[in-house]
Amino acid sequence: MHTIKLNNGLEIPVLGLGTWQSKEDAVQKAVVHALQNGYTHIDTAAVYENEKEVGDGIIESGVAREDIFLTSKVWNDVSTYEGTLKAFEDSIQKLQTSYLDLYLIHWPGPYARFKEVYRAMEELYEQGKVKAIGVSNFNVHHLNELMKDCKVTPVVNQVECHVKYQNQFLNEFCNSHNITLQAYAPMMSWKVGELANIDVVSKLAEKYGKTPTQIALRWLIQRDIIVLPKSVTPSRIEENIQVFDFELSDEDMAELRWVNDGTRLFIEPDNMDYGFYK
Ligand SMILES: NC(=O)C1=CN([C@@H]2O[C@H](COP(=O)(O)OP(=O)(O)OC[C@H]3O[C@@H](n4cnc5c(N)ncnc54)[C@H](OP(=O)(O)O)[C@@H]3O)[C@@H](O)[C@H]2O)C=CC1
Ligand SMILES: O=C1CO[C@H](CO)[C@@H](O)[C@@H]1O
Repeated sequence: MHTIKLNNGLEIPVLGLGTWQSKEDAVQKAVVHALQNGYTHIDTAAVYENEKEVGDGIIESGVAREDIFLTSKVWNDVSTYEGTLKAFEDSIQKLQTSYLDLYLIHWPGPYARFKEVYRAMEELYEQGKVKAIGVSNFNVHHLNELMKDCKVTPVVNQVECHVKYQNQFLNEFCNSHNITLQAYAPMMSWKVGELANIDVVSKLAEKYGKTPTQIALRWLIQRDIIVLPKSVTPSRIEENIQVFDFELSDEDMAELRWVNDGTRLFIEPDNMDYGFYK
């Protein structure tokens, strides 16, 4: 699997299995199938309520833990230092592992909240319980505020990113600070079917003998963005990793740039309802 070097030197596989809305038996089977078919990277979160089954799948796959890059995230109801340490212990217990490769703040919330949570994550990093720490759904102003006084620069920012919502400005900002972008919803999530209706995407699928989803994933990978395609369907899990045997030309990369129309599927982080903080 191709990797990207994060700002702390850790190598991250450029493609990982997404697991949002993957539940119970299905997610366990998906994790086994993925790990036995070349995936080395799994993305989960406390709020997905599947960490136990993801952990079961990792064990059932027979793949050694140290050969897997495993990410989880602290959810929005955690806002204290102690609460973050406890959330981490809950996650690794469910995942049946002693460490995480990457631990993320799932959504920012108010400045004071994410700074407190991040301070605990820095502690986990210093103790070696997580190999890297990062953020998700952070806008530029959140990153600027965090970087004013954090000790450890976040390695990634995991955000919505796909052909119709390319997030170019945030990507450039992150690149300029050596923060790697991770694309969630890389195949447009519940609107995955629309990819085939985008003329440029379907034209390139035909040209390269690939599927629209493979074009969408390859386009992100060639921009050095990490992709997290989710599937619980064995054939699609296999299809989504078949993106390393072709290369989009510069002209085709540029043409895809124009597909961007700002269609956002997930809520804008500043509009998230954080009212349920404990
Ligand atoms: N940090 C954050 O706030 C967020 C993080 N994420 C992470 O990113 C991951 C990916 O995002 P997600 O929203 O799941 O969306 P994706 O873009 O990965 O799309 C997933 C959807 O596409 C379908 N699908 C998968 N492969 C194919 C294929 N080859 N052809 C046709 N359909 C396909 C899946 O169906 P099926 O499973 O039935 O095959 C599912 O319905 C998440 O799973 C999660 O890990 C996601 C959202 C927010
Ligand atoms: O990762 C994600 C998917 O699930 C959550 C909701 O349950 C989202 O808020 C989040 O961004």
